[in-house]
Amino acid sequence: MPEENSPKPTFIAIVGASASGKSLFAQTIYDELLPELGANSIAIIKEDAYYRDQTHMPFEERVKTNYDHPKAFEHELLSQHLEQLVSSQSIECPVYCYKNHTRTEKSNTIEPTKIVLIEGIMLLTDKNLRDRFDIKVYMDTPLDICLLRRIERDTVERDRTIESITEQYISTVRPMYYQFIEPAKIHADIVITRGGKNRMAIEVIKAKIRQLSQ
Ligand SMILES: Nc1ncnc2c1ncn2[C@@H]1O[C@H](COP(=O)(O)OP(=O)(O)O)[C@@H](O)[C@H]1O
Ligand SMILES: Nc1ccn([C@@H]2O[C@H](COP(=O)(O)O)[C@@H](O)[C@H]2O)c(=O)n1
Repeated sequence: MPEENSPKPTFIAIVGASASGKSLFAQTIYDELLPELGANSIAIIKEDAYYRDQTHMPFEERVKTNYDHPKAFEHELLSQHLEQLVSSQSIECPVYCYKNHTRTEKSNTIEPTKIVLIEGIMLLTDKNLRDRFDIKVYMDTPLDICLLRRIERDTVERDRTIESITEQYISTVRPMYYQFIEPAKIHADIVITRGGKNRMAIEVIKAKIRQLSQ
């Protein structure tokens, strides 16, 4: 049941190139604030969870999708879910599988909280979505560093070969970064250098969240 008179949640978007440190940054803030604020106060949503469902397509077709284009995401569903949180309703957040390139049958229930961290590459490209965010943070990590981190992460965590990472990087990841992600930096309120371990940046965002949580 929606709770009446609960204040609108603060939506904090964390954007930037793939492997720029968005997840690490968001997760670090979440993990460090959770004991202080409690699970009813802070939540994380990943834009990647909203990659379109492709279970109807054969695997050989799924690998060909351009995952670095805004249209690869079901932003309408993400936007609807943010609206539900504003209305104090819980959401069923999809669970995505990078190995199979589609959603799983599972979902995660996310309850309404005062603070919601939302992280992903294309969050600022869609005006409807962008306008929902109260604070917009851009991770400005050099692209060569992102590539090195992506190679390490995707071989270990996403079941990718060096060949597939290289091919995808040249055909879509790098050109789409210049077409969509980097130009959206203009919409950011805060630009963060050095990736997900920038301690001062983590502390500044935590301090702002503490203030908003009072
Ligand atoms: N400042 C940093 N120093 C070292 N490793 C980092 C740093 N920031 C991120 N990483 C690592 O780089 C990889 C990509 O970071 P991740 O947070 O998954 O990026 P994104 O969510 O932007 O794709 C992860 O393995 C993460 O642990
Ligand atoms: N099936 C998929 C779906 C997405 N990707 C890549 O993920 C990147 C976005 O996620 P980050 O955690 O790295 O921000 C994006 O660059 C896609 O290329 C994929 O490889 N396969």
